[in-house]
Amino acid sequence: MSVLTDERRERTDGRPLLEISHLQTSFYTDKEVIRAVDDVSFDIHPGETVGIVGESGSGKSVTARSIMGLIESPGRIDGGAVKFRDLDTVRRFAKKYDKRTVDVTDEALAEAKGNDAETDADAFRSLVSKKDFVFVEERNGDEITAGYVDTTRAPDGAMRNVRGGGIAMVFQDPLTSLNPVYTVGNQIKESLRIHRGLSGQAATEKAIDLLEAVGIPDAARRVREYPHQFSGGMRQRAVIAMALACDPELLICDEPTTALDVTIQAQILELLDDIQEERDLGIMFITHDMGVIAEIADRVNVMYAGEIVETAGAVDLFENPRHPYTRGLLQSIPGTQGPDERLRTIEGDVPTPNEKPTYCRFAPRCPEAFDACDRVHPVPVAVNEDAADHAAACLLYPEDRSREDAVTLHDEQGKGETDAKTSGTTTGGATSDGTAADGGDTQ
Ligand SMILES: Nc1ncnc2c1ncn2[C@@H]1O[C@H](COP(=O)(O)OP(=O)(O)OP(=O)(O)O)[C@@H](O)[C@H]1O
Ligand code: NI
Repeated sequence: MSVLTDERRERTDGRPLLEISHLQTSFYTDKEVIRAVDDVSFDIHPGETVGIVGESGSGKSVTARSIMGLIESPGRIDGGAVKFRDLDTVRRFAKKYDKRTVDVTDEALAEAKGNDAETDADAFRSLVSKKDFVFVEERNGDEITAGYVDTTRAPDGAMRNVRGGGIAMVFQDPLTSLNPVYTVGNQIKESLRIHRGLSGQAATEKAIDLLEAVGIPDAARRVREYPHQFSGGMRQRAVIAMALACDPELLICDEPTTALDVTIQAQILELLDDIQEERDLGIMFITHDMGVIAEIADRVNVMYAGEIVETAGAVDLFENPRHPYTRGLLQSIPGTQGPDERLRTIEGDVPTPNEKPTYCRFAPRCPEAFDACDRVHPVPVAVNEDAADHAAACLLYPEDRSREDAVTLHDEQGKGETDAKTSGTTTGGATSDGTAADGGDTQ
């Protein structure tokens, strides 16, 4: 597990590497609208591993695909923003798409406020147009020194660039990333050619270095082998080497160890940890396995039916889980119960979220549900006054309030948030009409 040092935060001047706010992704099928990701917000800092955990169908992979610009019809991102702070990407795209680049520097915002904007959010909106996707936060003369791209608004060409450079992805099945007809070495070299302009002997040497870096023995020989000559664990290492070939800032791992046996799984987790340490990578790690999360994450977001129901530092989450759903997940880790106890799982399935929630989606399965859970939608709140970093979307919290007061707080905050979103104040300029899916709009 890596530690998030001040030094690491400095690279983005304390700002998150990835900042997801009010992300809303739905699938408009013939039958229904599936609100797969329903108002999700979280951050990832450089050098930080953020775990996303939840049962099958909770929206983990759709969150990842939304970040990567990989949502295809009948899916659509209906709202929110995904800010990716990769200076290389920002500089390159600012040049290429100067008409879709906007200055949101302190000076620009101050000037907008001097004109007629009342709040910072108003100032921001007055500067940004719908087409803008490169946001410049700081300039030093001609040089951009801070900024982000919004991947929910970036054009395809720009997203291909992000996917090959700033963000790399590792999936559960390494064969989805490897082409059976090319040697492993040639696939890594192709990536090196595209992303780092390396070819010939230099590329071969670099490919061998990368295979060595991911712990593949006898790399000089294996670089000439085909994927089918690799074992499952070695294949996943090769995929990680390929991901590193484009020198990413952020690695998204979607169940990368689920298909592997426990020993190999542990080795891959250790490898990811080492690589992260060396390269200061941000990692988003998706799994349904709380045991794996405990191994690797610095921070954990628990997802249920399209929403984040609890977020906390990893140690805090495991020592002090607050949401009844998180507690249920933790009780279903093998080995956490006495020898006589049978493995407990939460009864029932994740519901398909297909309407705007006016209640708690977990209530039907929740051992602690009470009457208000059926009529008030819980919003994320600090679990108590002293826990700024630990939030749960559950009417039992904040625990230092009476139950009645807590319910009122959720009820009012929920309404307040909807207003804020509809007027776009929280979305970094993207149109974020959280109600878009409700109007019978099934395009
Ligand atoms: N292309 C699609 N068309 C329609 N619905 C989809 C599509 N992709 C995902 N969904 C729906 O979105 C919801 C979230 O799916 P997602 O794949 O993100 O779940 P997950 O948390 O990654 O689950 P798993 O652990 O099984 O991978 C599910 O209800 C799923 O059926
Ligand atoms: Ni998934």
